[in-house]
Amino acid sequence: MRIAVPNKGRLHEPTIDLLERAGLHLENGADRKLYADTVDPDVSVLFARAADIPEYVADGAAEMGITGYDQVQEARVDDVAELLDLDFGRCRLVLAAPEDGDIRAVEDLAGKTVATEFPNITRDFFADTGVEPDIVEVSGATELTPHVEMADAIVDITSTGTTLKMNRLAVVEEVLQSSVRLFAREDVLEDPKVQEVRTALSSVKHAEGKRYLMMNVPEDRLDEVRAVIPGLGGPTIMDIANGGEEKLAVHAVVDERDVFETITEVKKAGASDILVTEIERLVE
Ligand SMILES: Nc1ncnc2c1ncn2[C@@H]1O[C@H](COP(=O)(O)OP(=O)(O)OP(=O)(O)O)[C@@H](O)[C@H]1O
Ligand SMILES: O=P(O)(O)OC[C@H]1O[C@H](OP(=O)(O)OP(=O)(O)O)[C@H](O)[C@@H]1O
Ligand SMILES: [Mg+2]
Repeated sequence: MRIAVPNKGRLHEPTIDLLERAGLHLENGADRKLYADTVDPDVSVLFARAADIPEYVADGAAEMGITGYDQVQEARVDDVAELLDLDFGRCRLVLAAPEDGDIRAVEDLAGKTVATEFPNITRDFFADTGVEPDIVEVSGATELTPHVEMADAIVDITSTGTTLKMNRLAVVEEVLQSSVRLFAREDVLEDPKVQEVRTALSSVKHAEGKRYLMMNVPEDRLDEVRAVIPGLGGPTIMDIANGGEEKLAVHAVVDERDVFETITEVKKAGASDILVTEIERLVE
């Protein structure tokens, strides 16, 4: 089973990091190699350009792939299926035009030219609007094209908006929202290994933003403490055999944003020795 992952660019590091956290530690993956093994002898990694990954999966060079939704859409492959939204690499594809120009709406582009690295997505976008500009495919620095008379507008990626602003471009309309996805070829969807990889990656995503709370609680205060612990299916309660005073150990998974308030509340309710730790993986 092979997973195609970005070989460089902004998606490379976070993808490797995610695989590592999911327990798929890379081996023999020294820089600039095409393949790497993982600790799981049945799973290896193929490094490829973000834009090529959907095709590599569709064509059989890999069974699974990790890349941006924008790339999956642009590649026009129809025999792959999405398994998981990995929730990083969040960005938008937008139609943008010079701030001080006269293109304010999609309709203003009739008979004009739009430059993009995403010609398929762009063509479909305009097909839905009934406006038919010329579409020019470029392979980078798209933001410059309106300033060198190559195009009247662009369809390009934006996240913070800094690049558009630097190039004095303004968003006319959103075309697509993207984030990184795990996907697989349809003929391997039911393969147990594919499901195993999916579960491992999703367990990391589930654990993000969650904390594990441990505390000691006198038996007669348990109900009070339990009442103020939010979240996931109620706490786990264990007897601490310490002869004498009856104390219980209470463990719970809590949203990170609730931790501060929960600590205050459980302390008030009688808990002591409160411990907060990160969670590596959480299989629900
Ligand atoms: N500014 C951004 N913020 C968030 N995600 C982004 C941003 N730019 C790109 N992405 C996501 O990362 C993917 C790959 O972009 P990246 O810039 O890393 O590679 P690339 O420039 O297409 O690759 P190459 O360097 O091989 O040409 C995009 O398709 C998109 O999904
Ligand atoms: O809204 P912003 O936060 O400014 O991000 C948008 C920019 O990010 C990407 O480029 P990248 O930095 O990946 O460089 P590249 O052109 O070499 O791909 C994208 O192509 C935009 O140019
Ligand atoms: Mg880029």
